[in-house]
Amino acid sequence: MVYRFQFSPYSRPFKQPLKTHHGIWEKREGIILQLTDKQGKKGDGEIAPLSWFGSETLGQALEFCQQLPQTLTLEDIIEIPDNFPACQFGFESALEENSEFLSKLKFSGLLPSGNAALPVFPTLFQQGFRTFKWKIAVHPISEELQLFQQLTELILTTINSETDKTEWVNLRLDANGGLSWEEANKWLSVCDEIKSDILKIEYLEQPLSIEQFDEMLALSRQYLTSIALDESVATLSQIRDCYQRGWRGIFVIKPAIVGSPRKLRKLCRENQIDAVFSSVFETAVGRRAALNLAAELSHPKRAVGFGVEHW
Ligand SMILES: O=C(O)CCC(=O)C1=CC=C[C@@H](O)[C@@H]1C(=O)O
Ligand SMILES: [Mg+2]
Repeated sequence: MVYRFQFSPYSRPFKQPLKTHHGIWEKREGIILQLTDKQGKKGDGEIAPLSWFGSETLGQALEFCQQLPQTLTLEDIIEIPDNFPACQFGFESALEENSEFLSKLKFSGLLPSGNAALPVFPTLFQQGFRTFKWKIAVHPISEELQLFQQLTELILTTINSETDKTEWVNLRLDANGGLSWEEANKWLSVCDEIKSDILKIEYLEQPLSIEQFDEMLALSRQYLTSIALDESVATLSQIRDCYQRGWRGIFVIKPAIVGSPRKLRKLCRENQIDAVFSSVFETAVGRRAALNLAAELSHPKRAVGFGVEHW
């Protein structure tokens, strides 16, 4: 099979800059590509790098696209090297159809860091979200622990004011690797103290840095609150490595930067991966392909982190 290949870079500012421990992220830049087969059938794909998570940079992806011929074979696509995971995703997903399971997905709403989370929570709750993620390790821990108390009280009040008493909320905390050993222990013991059957702290995401895998494995065995790896498992080789080193907790999988969808399916088929699929704030092109994989590979209890549009 031979495909005509076209591509164009894009740059789109977020409605609100995203503040995390990595810093302030103001716009999403990427590449939209199109593959057209001999019958004229077109497939769109998106290359959405996240270099601070370990993918190739946008510049490297652009250079990769520029050095390609205008007609590609299936082999050219399958042979995209593993150090170009965002390109692997973009090209392969351009050849994939939509999944029929998309409608079964539940979505997680992203709460902004700091006290901005408090006014946003009720709006997202009213929109129907029941899983939320809040960014921590952005402000001093004393401030965030105090805010956490306010946020959990607001969540419980909101649920209890609902007529339908079967309501519940899952809350995820994402530190982006920004906590110290002491702070991670403090957060996990505070989370373990939450004894509620309507509010569950689903997990603490990437409490420590990628280099502190052994420490996170120890924490995962010490506390009731689950731990999810994100930056530590950003690419297929990192997922394999953490799995082989004994991680059986949650894997946050960002399809757009993890690499080849074909290889991801194989990995999830061959191993018991408790996956939470997560956005890299890609456009609708990459989102479609990423949600297809989420619908196919994630456990129905795990809401996908694609809830809030950032444009
Ligand atoms: O996973 C989600 O709920 C939304 C996506 C999300 O939180 C992120 C996307 C991209 C980079 C990060 O800042 C952040 C994350 O760490 O998971
Ligand atoms: Mg994360």
